[in-house]
Amino acid sequence: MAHLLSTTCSLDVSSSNKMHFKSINQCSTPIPTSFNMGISFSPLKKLSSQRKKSAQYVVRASAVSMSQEATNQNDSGSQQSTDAASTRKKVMVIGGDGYCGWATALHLSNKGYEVAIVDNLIRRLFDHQLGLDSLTPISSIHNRIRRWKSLTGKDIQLFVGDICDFDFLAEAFKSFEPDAVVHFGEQRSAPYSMIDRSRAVFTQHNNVIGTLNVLFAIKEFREECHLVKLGTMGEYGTPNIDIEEGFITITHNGRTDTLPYPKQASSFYHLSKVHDSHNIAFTCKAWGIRATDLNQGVVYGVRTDETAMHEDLVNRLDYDAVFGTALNRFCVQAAVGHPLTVYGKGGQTRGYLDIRDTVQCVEIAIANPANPGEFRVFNQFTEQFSVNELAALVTKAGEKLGLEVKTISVPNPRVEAEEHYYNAKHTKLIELGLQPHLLSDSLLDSLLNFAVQYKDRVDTKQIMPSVSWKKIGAKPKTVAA
Ligand SMILES: O=c1ccn([C@@H]2O[C@H](COP(=O)(O)OP(=O)(O)O[C@H]3O[C@H](CS(=O)(=O)O)[C@@H](O)[C@H](O)[C@H]3O)[C@@H](O)[C@H]2O)c(=O)[nH]1
Repeated sequence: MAHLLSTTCSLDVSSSNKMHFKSINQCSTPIPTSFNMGISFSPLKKLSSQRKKSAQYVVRASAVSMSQEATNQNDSGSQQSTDAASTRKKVMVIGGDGYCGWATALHLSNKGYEVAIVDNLIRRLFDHQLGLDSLTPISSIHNRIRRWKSLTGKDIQLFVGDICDFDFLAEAFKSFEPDAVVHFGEQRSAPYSMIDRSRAVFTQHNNVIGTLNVLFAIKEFREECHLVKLGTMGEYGTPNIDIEEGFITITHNGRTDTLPYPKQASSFYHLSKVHDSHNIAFTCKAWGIRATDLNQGVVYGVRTDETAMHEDLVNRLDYDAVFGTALNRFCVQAAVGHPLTVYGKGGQTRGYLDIRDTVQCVEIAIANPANPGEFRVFNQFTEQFSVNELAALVTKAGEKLGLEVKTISVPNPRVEAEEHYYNAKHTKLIELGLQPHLLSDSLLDSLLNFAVQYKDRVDTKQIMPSVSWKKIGAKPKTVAA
């Protein structure tokens, strides 16, 4: 793990919505790479000596006391899981405490997969360091898992640690023995990666080395394990030709070949995913790894069937300018009466999908694994929108709810095309059975109502963009509270 961030680093926005940076030189405290949990847990029974070593990282939801009613449910649940254990696929969800990861872990558990979450909880630390918070109050990962167990009787194992620490990852692999690994465990914000040199380096180190470690763990311990890796549509950029799903057939000087589609990422974060894709493709060829790269678009929404079951299971919803993404941000902005922040001309077009489709797509990829040695790429989105189109949809939906919604054009903090051709294929997941939840009035209504419900938690100072692609420098950045 790169030793780049410290709890003394902070990044805030002043009341004038301008970012005031002051340099700091105390960014030296390493982020802990793993935690020996200071709470009670039950060590795995019948552990081999090797496995015993990993017990410090393992927390079982069943280790905590629960209500009598829940305990009764657990009893029957345990019985069911024992009966089904021999046939159930084991899925390790790396990054299972994050926005997409948490929803996916619950969905897979609900569908009968045996799930383990691997997470170093660093997403929560980023919020603490930057003075940000989810719109929705979220429970600790331990409470989340306990609540899931008490409601459904289903266990989710938890391994708290850093996948950049190979020893930790190796123990998690040997202990859980996954049939599939879903890898969401990356720093996923483009603006975060563009704050300063240390965040750029952290993002690429964390993402590229973490993925390399997962590849080595599969090779060493679970050769048959299918890697389902979250990539991004941003790997392709915005070329002036149609975007294919991973590969393009080119005829050049009379010869024809099918080659990886050209990559033109536009942030250090998006570039980290390009590097991952190359490493994964290489190891599929060299070692026979089976992998699916899910080039996901921008995700919106917050509720899934499972996270809606109890307030302890509620997912995070980011609206700030570092981690919040376009449509979610616009809904929160509309709810609090902040003008919608269209960057530049607003013609930036991307692929979008509902979080309910993220969980569905991952499940489809797991249920239909790649062959040994195959590097598959699926473009994971359901519809294309420009930023202006999103703003118009939110304005219309807001007006129906009696909200007065205005839009402003904000000087674009990013370096990106603001008017461009965009036509990306996305047929492979549909062919495998994806039934998309297209953006509808009712989804926008419910997202807006959700935002209105929690609007008192909104810190409006976090809305305007504060990270500039052009101004990034080597100097560590922070601001006074
Ligand atoms: O208030 C805003 C926020 C964003 N944008 C614009 O909306 C577009 C999308 O930005 P975003 O912040 O919603 O999404 P992005 O930074 O691209 O990243 C998000 O979506 C990516 C998929 S994709 O965009 O690369 O297809 C994922 O990989 C990332 O993890 C996720 O954070 C950009 O052109 C951006 O300039 C605005 O105009 N106003």
